[in-house]
Amino acid sequence: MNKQRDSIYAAPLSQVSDFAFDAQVANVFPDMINRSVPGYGTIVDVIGRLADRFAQPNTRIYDLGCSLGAASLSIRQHCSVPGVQIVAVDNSPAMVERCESHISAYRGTIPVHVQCADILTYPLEKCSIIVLNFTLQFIAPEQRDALMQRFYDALLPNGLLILSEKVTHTDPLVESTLVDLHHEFKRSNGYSDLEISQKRAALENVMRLDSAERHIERFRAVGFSTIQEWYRCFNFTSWIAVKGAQDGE
Ligand SMILES: C[S@@+](CC[C@H](N)C(=O)[O-])C[C@H]1O[C@@H](n2cnc3c(N)ncnc32)[C@H](O)[C@@H]1O
Ligand SMILES: O=C(O)C(=O)C[C@]1(C(=O)O)C=C[C@@H](O)C=C1
Repeated sequence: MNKQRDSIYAAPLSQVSDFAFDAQVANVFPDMINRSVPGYGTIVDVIGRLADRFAQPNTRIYDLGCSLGAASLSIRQHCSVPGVQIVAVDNSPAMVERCESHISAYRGTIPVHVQCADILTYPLEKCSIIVLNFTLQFIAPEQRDALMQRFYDALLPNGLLILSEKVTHTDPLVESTLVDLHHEFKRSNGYSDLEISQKRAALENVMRLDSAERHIERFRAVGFSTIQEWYRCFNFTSWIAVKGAQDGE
């Protein structure tokens, strides 16, 4: 595990360029995400526990936008369902390279195949679980409905989608309160006001957030019947959505 501290936005930048999952970010990513996302460790841990409950024997599990493979490693740690294999996909070569060495550094019986590919075009085979842990927010909003439909179609009956996202709120008081609490969380983890504001500017064009209502509407529109938010802290949330037992393969 890489323990480098994130100081990417610590010094004043004359121009803040768009955030990218490049080598500089990949090198500090565990530190960055742990200090930026409240409850990230819990979310990753529970993804593994959910996989143990919902994985179907001899099926695939997809970890889409896998970064360094944290969710895949948690699934490998917790899931004892026989014959499952994990396919971990990310389109950042820097992430994929480090993910491969990261995965091979930990022992486990579940095979993990790491692929460098764009999830918008990556062909999905039938699977029992799809994980998107803070990935959909980096996909262009106009592509999200069709992509979600592809996820639903790829899932087997009783299949599980786990979606974690940062969300926005239409009520201005709720929005400003939760954003402020998140910034306070980042400050308490050692980020300065400058780091917080420069990163925010870098993410502005790259990470476009939906409201929770928009996500739920999308889950329903593609066919999910069981939809449950299982985690929430400030503007960070995670849902499970399950495909019905009767929904054909
Ligand atoms: C916030 S990180 C995800 C964190 C990771 N899932 C975890 O649990 O630690 C978002 C990831 O999505 C990847 N990503 C963004 N757009 C993508 C796309 N179109 N295809 C594949 N990966 C993508 C990025 O390269 C990045 O590694
Ligand atoms: O740092 C922030 O403010 C974030 O919104 C956190 C967030 C995320 O939600 O994915 C943004 C980019 C990095 O990948 C790590 C975390």
